[in-house]
Amino acid sequence: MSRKPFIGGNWKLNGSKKFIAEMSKVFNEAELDSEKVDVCIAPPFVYLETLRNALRKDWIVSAQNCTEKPKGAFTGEISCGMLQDIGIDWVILGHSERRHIYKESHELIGEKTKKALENGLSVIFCIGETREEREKNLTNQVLIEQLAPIKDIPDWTNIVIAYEPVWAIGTGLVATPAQAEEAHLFLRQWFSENISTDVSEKLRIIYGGSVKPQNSTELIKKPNVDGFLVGGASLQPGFVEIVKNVIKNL
Ligand SMILES: O=C(CO)COP(=O)(O)O
Repeated sequence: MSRKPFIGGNWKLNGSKKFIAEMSKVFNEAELDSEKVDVCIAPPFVYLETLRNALRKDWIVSAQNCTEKPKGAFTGEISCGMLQDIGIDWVILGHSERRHIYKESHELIGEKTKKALENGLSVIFCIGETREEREKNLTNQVLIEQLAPIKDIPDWTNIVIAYEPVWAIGTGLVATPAQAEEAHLFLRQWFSENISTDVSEKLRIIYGGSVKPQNSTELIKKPNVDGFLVGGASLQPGFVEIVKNVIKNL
């Protein structure tokens, strides 16, 4: 595989200063060839700097969200510029929990993504269908609808696509390697037909949804699965095993 694997740990609403100290120790002591993969941890906003200072420098630290607004009267929001000001240059956007719990629309997520990229941030852009949508055979249509607002992005270098079927998130119901590959292949073809073959070949499409050390090897063996966005298992020392399993399969 010519694409460099990307393995992200999305801590969601979890963590504390104590937890960061403990996990950083585990992560920092892990012997792995980080040149071969991009590894990223996304803690809650208030811990970005604490984690950045504690974590090995060959791993990325990412935010879990940001606003498209540059500044002003937007209580509770965090701007792209603020992230960069504290040395953070990656952000997760469009996570299904933002889409479904906080009702962020496709358009808003598209706007945030464009602003983040314009401001020099790199983006992990999440898409994925609900169980109901899958059962109605709407998976591909939903993915296209979620991608539509970012179709006119001029440069795809700084974006990673995370395919996260909602029914597999936090449920223990992992997509089978075949189901993941089917969706990733569909996405790659969509990029080839709608953006360019060059973008399609270079773009990293990672899988998220109940990834664990035990299922990571079979998933990463699939040719169009370029890594993972891990939730629950990134809060465990076993996250290192997932990274190692990816490296072993290079
Ligand atoms: O939402 C996810 C990562 O962003 C996946 O979460 P789980 O790995 O806990 O299913």
